[in-house]
Amino acid sequence: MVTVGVFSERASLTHQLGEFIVKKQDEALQKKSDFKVSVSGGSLIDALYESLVADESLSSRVQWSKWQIYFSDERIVPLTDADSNYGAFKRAVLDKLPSTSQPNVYPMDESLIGSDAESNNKIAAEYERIVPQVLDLVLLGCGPDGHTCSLFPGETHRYLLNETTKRVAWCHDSPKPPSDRITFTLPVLKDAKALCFVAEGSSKQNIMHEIFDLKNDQLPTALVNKLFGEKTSWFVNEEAFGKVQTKTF
Ligand SMILES: O=C1O[C@H](COP(=O)(O)O)[C@@H](O)[C@H](O)[C@H]1O
Repeated sequence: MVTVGVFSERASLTHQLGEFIVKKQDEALQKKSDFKVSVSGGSLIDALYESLVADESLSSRVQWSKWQIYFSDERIVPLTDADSNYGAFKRAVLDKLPSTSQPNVYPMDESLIGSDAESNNKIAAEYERIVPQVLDLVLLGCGPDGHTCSLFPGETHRYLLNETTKRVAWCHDSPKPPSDRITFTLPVLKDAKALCFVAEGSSKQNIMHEIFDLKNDQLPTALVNKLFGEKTSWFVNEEAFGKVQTKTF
């Protein structure tokens, strides 16, 4: 069963999200010397800034120097590009941290960017080499079409959901620009200790209804709930959850 927290106030959502992440950090650090986490792009990044940097009751408990940060998906663009997930996370979070308290961050190797399938596959393969087998926490977003990471719904992108060997794959012809991306595949989510989605805003209302009421497992997000529900948590706001009827997740 999936765990869902529905919040009316943004500050409550980001605070509880931060509490959740810090709890996962502390659990990891009780057993080993680092916290391995992956971050997605999009609206999640601003929520992470609010939770882990701006919220002073939490920021002092974040042990950044013990974090190893990966990216659940990345757009194949230079890391300084406005579309880069790493770039967005750097501007919103990393640049706000003191130089003495920086995490270890593992972005895509931008030196491999080319303009053909071979270079895109190589970027994915090289990223796969550095992603650990087991992440302590995978932070995820949910697009209005039900995508997560760069796992998109529909036949054109079925090859990504069907992938069982490659742990990081090239997503081509993304319906949301930029067209070329790399993405974790389901095996990475399967091996992770915990998965956490954040979804806010009215643009997510219809898809929340499809995921939670209709349980349409053609949608990558609903499929993640179905396959890995026991370790999956959602932080949503009332606007996004406005059309959801069910109380059993
Ligand atoms: O393109 C992407 O979109 C999803 C969802 O973003 P959101 O802004 O609708 O929350 C994001 O999770 C993913 O990392 C990103 O590459």
